Amino acid sequence: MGRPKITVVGAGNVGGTTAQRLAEKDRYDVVLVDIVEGVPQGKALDIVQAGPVCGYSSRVVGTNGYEETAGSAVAVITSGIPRKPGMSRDELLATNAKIVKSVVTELVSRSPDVILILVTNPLDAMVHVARRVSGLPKSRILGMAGVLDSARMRAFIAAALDVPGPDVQAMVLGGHGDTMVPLPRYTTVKGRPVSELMSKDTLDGIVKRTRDGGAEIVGLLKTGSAFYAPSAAAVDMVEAIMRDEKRVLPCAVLCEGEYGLKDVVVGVPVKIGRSGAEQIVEYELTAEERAALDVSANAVRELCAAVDRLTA
Ligand SMILES: NC(=O)c1ccc[n+]([C@@H]2O[C@H](COP(=O)([O-])OP(=O)(O)OC[C@H]3O[C@@H](n4cnc5c(N)ncnc54)[C@H](O)[C@@H]3O)[C@@H](O)[C@H]2O)c1
Ligand SMILES: O=C(O)C[C@H](O)C(=O)O
Repeated sequence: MGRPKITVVGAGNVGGTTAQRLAEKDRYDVVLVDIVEGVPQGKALDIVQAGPVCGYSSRVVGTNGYEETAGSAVAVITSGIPRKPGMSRDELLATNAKIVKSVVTELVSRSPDVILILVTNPLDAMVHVARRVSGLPKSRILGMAGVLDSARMRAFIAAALDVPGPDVQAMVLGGHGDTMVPLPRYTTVKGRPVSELMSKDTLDGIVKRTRDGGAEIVGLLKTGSAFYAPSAAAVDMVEAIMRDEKRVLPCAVLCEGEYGLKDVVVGVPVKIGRSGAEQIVEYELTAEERAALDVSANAVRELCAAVDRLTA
């Protein structure tokens, strides 16, 4: 029996790096899809040629069609335009909704058991579009954002305290935008609450920098957005699924009453295993944290209503 197949759609910055990171795991066959002729084929060949040096023998195929994607266990969707300096993620809505709609239709028709991980922005609205067009159960449609936003918070805290990044645990909930909800109360360094280790002012600064983390990198790169940490976060989700890890990760999924939120896709802690989003885990929130999550969910609702009008 061959290795499980993971498809990555979009062979740009995030997609190409995701395919590379997946190949380096040496556990999967990887299919890389893009509309631009030659790019997925060239990147796939390049990744395969790194194998003898890096010690992996993953099969990586680049293609402009979907035949090779048949039977995918997981598909990571990164196809779509990134923002430029001065833009919000929401401005990508109309263009990327069309792309995600067509990509999801192509994927699901050939891989009915697939688990989708959306990366394309605006993230929560793209999960909503994928849900609408795919007809897949909500457990098999996840959005990647919380793992990235939490990783940023963890990296900023690690730098401020001069501790290893992996020692820091953090949880960022809500939509992947200006209203995201970093939770300092659930942030620890080797089990110690972060509030015991730094001043409130320093922590407030880190919360703000986390919220602005994507824009900070867009401002520096000028021609696109972050991709090293986003691809690492997407692959972390793939691994949690494929290895049936049952880890709790912040992911964008449909809430149906959890956290008092009804019929809205938003970032919440989710137990991830081989069936996908196996359970939304309800952390106890203060009134203030819950209110912030409500504000964020409402912002997502507005965007989803807009995308429904655009793609009706
Ligand atoms: N969720 C997150 O946290 C997060 C993080 C980083 C980037 N993103 C988003 O991911 C998306 C991709 O970012 P990037 O930096 O890789 O952009 P990029 O421009 O480098 O790559 C996008 C790729 O998608 C391809 N594409 C466009 N339409 C397609 C279609 N119909 N089928 C297949 N491929 C298609 C393009 O040809 C391009 O190669 C953007 O929307 C960006 O905002 C989200
Ligand atoms: O900021 C962006 O537009 C890309 C991504 O959502 C990120 O947070 O890096």
